[in-house]
This record gives sequence, C-alpha cells and structure tokens, in this order.
Amino acid sequence: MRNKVIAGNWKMNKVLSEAEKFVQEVVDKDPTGQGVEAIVCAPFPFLAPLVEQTKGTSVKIGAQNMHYAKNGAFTGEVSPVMLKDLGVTHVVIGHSERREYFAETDETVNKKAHAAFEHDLTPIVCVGETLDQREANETMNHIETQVREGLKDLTDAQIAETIVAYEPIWAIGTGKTASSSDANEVCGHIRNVIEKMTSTETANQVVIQYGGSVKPANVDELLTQSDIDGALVGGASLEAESFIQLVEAGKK
Ligand SMILES: O=C(CO)COP(=O)(O)O
Repeated sequence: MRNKVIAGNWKMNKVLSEAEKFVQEVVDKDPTGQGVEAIVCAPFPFLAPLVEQTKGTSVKIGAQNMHYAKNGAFTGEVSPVMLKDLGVTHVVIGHSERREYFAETDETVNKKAHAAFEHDLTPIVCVGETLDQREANETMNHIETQVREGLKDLTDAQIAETIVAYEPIWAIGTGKTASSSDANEVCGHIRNVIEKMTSTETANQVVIQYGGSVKPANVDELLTQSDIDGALVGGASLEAESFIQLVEAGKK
C-alpha cells in the first residue's frame, strides 16, 4: 500500500520569520504518521534554517527547482549538490509555472530528474495540460508525452521512487478543482504509462499526487480515489492550520 504524500509548494511567498513560525506549528502538531508524509517546498533562502528546524521531526523540506549541473558558471542557479548538502530531501521539477515563465522543457525536466537521483534527492515531477489542450481532447496524449520524456532513461528503481504530480494548469490558483473522477482518470493514465515503460510492480509503487486548488474542503474526496496518493498544494499550504488539516486527511 502506497503512503499518502502531502507537499506544500509555497511558491514565492513568505519571509523567513513567517516560514519558521509555520514550520514550528506543523512540527508541534506533528500531523504525520499512519501512512502519511509531509513535505514543505520552500524558497531557496529558507531551506537551511528550515532543515535545521525540522531535524529529528517527520517534516521534510523540499526545494521548488534546481539546476541539473553539479556546479559551474550558471549565475543565479542552485545545484543538486548544494541542496543535498543542506539536508533537503525533495525537489519539485517542471512545475507548470517554471515551464511557462522560465522555459523549462521536457528535456530539462529529464536532466533534472537524473540529477536529482545522482544526488540522492527525490524528484516531484509535475505534468499537466492547459485548458485548450483539455478542450481539444489532447490531455491524455500530452500527459503521456510529458511522463515518457520527463522520466526517460531512469531505471525502474528510480521511477518507483519518483513522485509524479498531476497538476492541470487550468486548476492552479483558480479555485477550479478537477472533479475527483477526472483527476483520478488522469492519475490512472499516468500509472498506465509508467507500467508500459517499466512493469506493473514498479507502476504500483509510484506515488502520484494531484495538484490544483486542493484545500481542506475537497482533499478527502480526492484522496479516496484509487490512483491519487497525495496532493501538491499551493495556496492552501500557506497557512499552518490548513496544511495540518491536509496532512491529517491523508491518515489511514
Ligand atoms: O501549483 C500548485 C502546487 O504546485 C497548485 O496551486 P494551488 O493549490 O494554489 O492551486
């Protein structure tokens, strides 16, 4: 049975004091256990203090992006070596905002996924369709391409460890959630694509999250779906109380 994984993606929000206050509230409440894990994906400047603050707790700290190179002349970038050295455990790769505003492609997503495993970081690989693609019935083909290209040439063992986040772009920050059955249909499709790439056993181990306007009011229904193993949450992950409720919803 797969664990449920709830990850908060703060995006470009908060200052350090707010970040620390949030994490303290979550750590004090410790909503994990019973098959649910909690990850906070914070902006780069907060990673070191938050890793320190969560040492010995069950809350994990993730980054929202990274470069794929170990080091080098890439002004303004952050490498997987730096993240690993700090004690970061997860990294979001290929978020639709990065694809749209920062020219991320399936090729860079794939390079970053390989780099994550080379440095013992767990990638949270994001895929999702636009509203135009959904209306043109292109969702399934588009998702298949993103999954195949993004996870290309990873070993079966690495794919089993990958977290895939299905985030329909039209549902991000809009208040429009995909219906739980539509979300589950695409998450099931992702698992089928992975099964074709690897094996049934591997596909059954992959944690597939849904993201897009997830909040305490709709998380229960999403998490009861057969192929939805967690959530990648933006807006509703900014308040500790709401994040704690989301994590608790994942308990068995
Ligand atoms: O992009 C998201 C998480 O990565 C989803 O954002 P919202 O939860 O604000 O819709």
